Amino acid sequence: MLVTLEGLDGSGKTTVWERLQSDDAVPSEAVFTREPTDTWYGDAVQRSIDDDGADSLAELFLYTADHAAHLSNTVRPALDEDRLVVSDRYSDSRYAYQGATLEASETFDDPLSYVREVHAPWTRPPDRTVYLDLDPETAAQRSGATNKFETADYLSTVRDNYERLIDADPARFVRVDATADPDTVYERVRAAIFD
Ligand SMILES: Nc1ncnc2c1ncn2[C@@H]1O[C@H](COP(=O)(O)OP(=O)(O)O)[C@@H](O)[C@H]1O
Ligand SMILES: Cc1cn([C@H]2C[C@H](O)[C@@H](COP(=O)(O)OP(=O)(O)O)O2)c(=O)[nH]c1=O
Repeated sequence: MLVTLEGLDGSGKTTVWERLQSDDAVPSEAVFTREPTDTWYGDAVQRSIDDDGADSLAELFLYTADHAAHLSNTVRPALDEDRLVVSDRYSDSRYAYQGATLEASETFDDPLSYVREVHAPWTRPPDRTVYLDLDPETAAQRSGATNKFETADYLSTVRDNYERLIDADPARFVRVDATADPDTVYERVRAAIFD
């Protein structure tokens, strides 16, 4: 089963993802992973993140290349062994974030749909996605604006894109209020995965 954690920067995904790894209820053979990955593909993505002048279309394909390698090297082999896979960010981040960056380039009438079309023939959709819902202002404040994506204005567009993705596939998403205290958020994410 493939479970993904999604949400704006600062919504608490990594905090939950790390805590799950020491939870006795989680099968010992579960695979915990993330995007961008910690491979050379992910390194290429990080170089793009660090470049404020990066071409947004090129950046899309760097993130997408990282996803393709993530699928073949990590996700598909684990699922083939019937292991639980929990990914801190996955394809919905691409649709939401690169859908937002490509808005500005005016190359596509509907960038989010284009990014989904790029993935559709070959990606492996999640079985369950937990969306940590947080307002852009708090997200930007918590994440400390450590990269070019972490501004309230940009994250507001990203949030709108996430809402579009949830509207399009409500059965896959579980929304968790990320403004709650860390223990409450964790319990709700845990319930979304195990119930
Ligand atoms: N429920 C919460 N309430 C308040 N602050 C939180 C909560 N969850 C995480 N944080 C804090 O917010 C910041 C971002 O958390 P993190 O897990 O890195 O988020 P993400 O991985 O979604 O960017 C960290 O300083 C973390 O301690
Ligand atoms: C996976 C992914 C991440 N991102 C962005 C979100 C983050 O701002 C940045 C790095 O991801 P990450 O390290 O998860 O940042 P955070 O922990 O703050 O959420 O890359 C995309 O734009 N597209 C993607 O497909």
